[in-house]
Amino acid sequence: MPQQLSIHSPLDMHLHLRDGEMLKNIAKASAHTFSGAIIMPNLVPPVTNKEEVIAYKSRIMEAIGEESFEPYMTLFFKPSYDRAFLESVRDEITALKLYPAGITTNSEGGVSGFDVEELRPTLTAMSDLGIPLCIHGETNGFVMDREAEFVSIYEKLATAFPELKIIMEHITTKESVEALEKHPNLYATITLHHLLITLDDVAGGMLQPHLFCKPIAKRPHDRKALLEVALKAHPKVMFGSDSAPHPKEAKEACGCAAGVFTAPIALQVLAELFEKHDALDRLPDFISGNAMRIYGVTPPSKEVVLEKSPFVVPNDYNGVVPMYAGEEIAYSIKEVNVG
Ligand SMILES: NC(=O)N[C@@H](CC(=O)O)C(=O)O
Ligand SMILES: [Zn+2]
Ligand SMILES: [Zn+2]
Repeated sequence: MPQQLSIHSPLDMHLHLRDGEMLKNIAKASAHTFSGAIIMPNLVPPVTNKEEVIAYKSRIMEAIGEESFEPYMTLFFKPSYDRAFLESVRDEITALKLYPAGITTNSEGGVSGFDVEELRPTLTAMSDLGIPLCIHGETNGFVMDREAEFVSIYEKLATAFPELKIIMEHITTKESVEALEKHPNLYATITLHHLLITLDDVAGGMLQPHLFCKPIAKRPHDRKALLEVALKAHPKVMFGSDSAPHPKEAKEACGCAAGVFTAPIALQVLAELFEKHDALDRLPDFISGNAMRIYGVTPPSKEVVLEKSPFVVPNDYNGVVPMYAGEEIAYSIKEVNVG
């Protein structure tokens, strides 16, 4: 019998489920194998009020059908949100997501400055209400330096709002890993693809549009720093796939959309990666335990049984090309037990 491995209540703390047809086409790729996920609000237009959060959540619930899966909703951060507004929406959301204006897919309405005094009313209210702040941390500098340049902004905010939980989303650099150690209220999500690839895999040979994402994959020493904290399930890091589906035509295009679609293969490939590094005992914390503790969430109970038998990744899922399309991965999903 092939070797088996059970994963309990996996969580994806950074996920794009989109809307409309795309939502219907891809939601189950996450909802089948994950117990819950932090749902990104960068729809067009972004999710910015209580009615929209509630309506978006119900469209997600419809799209996942019978699957047992908790969508942890977020709002698109605006510096205009006041305490009364945040109090009114508190029970519907798990976090707010801040995007610097124009830095990534559908972020045009994001924040254009990081002046602490301008942000103080909103961030103080969030801090008091215990609402975590997730940030896509990139400046508009040179593409390889954007995240490292943003670290001083992370640190400024972490110092000014010491009780605010700040999650550095999809970190890709050694500098971000180092910042984790300096501020008790800084946390991070790490994607699967940034643990596996560097810029070489994206653009070192023929251009690989399906590996193009924001932040762009960085250097080998950055990947090494990420791997070190992920493989030991450092208590301040969580898995967040940043699975970000775009239609095949939008990726295989002149002007390729940023985002890697990993939802259908994330668990299997994480298992393969942790096994390769003899770290399977740390996988439960990386993929579930740390997130439960950091966010204080209790997801629906689910057991995903993986089997070590090769699986050829489909070329597309309803018109979206996944990472490793057409390639063989070591693990396949044997069964999912709910409850
Ligand atoms: N990561 C990406 O490259 N793209 C994401 C947005 C984001 O998370 O920055 C998307 O929504 O497509
Ligand atoms: Zn982002
Ligand atoms: Zn994202």
